[in-house]
Amino acid sequence: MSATATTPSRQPLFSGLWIALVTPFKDGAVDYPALAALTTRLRAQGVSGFVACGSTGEAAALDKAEQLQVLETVLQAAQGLPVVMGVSGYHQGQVLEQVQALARYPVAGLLVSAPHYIRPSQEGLLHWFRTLADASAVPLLVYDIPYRTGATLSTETLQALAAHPRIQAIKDCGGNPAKTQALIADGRLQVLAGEDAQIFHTLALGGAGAISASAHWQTPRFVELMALLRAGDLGEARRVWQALLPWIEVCFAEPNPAPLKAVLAHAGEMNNELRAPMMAASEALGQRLQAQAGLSPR
Ligand SMILES: O=C(O)C1=N[C@H](C(=O)O)C[C@H](O)C1
Repeated sequence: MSATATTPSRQPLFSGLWIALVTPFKDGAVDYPALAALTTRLRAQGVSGFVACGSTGEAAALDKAEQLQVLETVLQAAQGLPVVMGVSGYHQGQVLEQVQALARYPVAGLLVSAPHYIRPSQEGLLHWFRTLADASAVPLLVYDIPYRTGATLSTETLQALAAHPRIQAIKDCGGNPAKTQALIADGRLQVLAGEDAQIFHTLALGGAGAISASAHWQTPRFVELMALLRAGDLGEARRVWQALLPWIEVCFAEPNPAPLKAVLAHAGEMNNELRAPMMAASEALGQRLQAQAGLSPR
């Protein structure tokens, strides 16, 4: 299909607070009941939607069957809240197959990163995202995360991608405030903060929302922050943000999602397990995490 075929409308589909869900493990296998319970808890706490199989979900360590079962579990527990599915890789044929296979799931969108490792030109990146958007049944969110993929999307490339009717949002981990601001001013892509430490700034600049890992915990405060920013109450929003910052900082003091999983395990929501080569958080960090999470030591 070309960019002229049937198109979804440009609704602000992806606004608000989205949780990039962790994938719980138990004795090496995916713990689907824990994932369902986590999704149910977060839904009740007022989040806007979920991302399954993002970086926080350790998607790179899940096989395709596990990824689909994770998605099914989240869709079921989300009970109508929108769910976005993460898609990544660097073999275009295989990623295309994945996009086509996802057409039978009621997902709100696909979160697609640039192909990692191979570092294509801007023209190659345009080709990658347009090809996948042409093949997709649902909107694409561009996952701009150069420090993980090795590929930097320029502002011009992102603006060119915004002309595709299925490319509707960006998860912005680009680390370039000028690019963030230009995309918000352009207005065609919904800009979501993809770095937790950038949530306040992105929303204050006029961004649509955030895809967050640290909001697994202290969720109501993140929800409150978003509401205050949406209402333009900067003074109160600043107060809530200042209180959240030490928590956000400790969540990324070791590779994500290890710190988060340590807290969720301490709270009894899952095992403190990651798939190698990701490692559980260190004991020293564990104590800082418990203090920031307001959990008493065991
Ligand atoms: O999985 C995600 O989506 C997120 N990933 C970022 C990361 O790369 O670690 C962090 C962000 O909070 C959400």
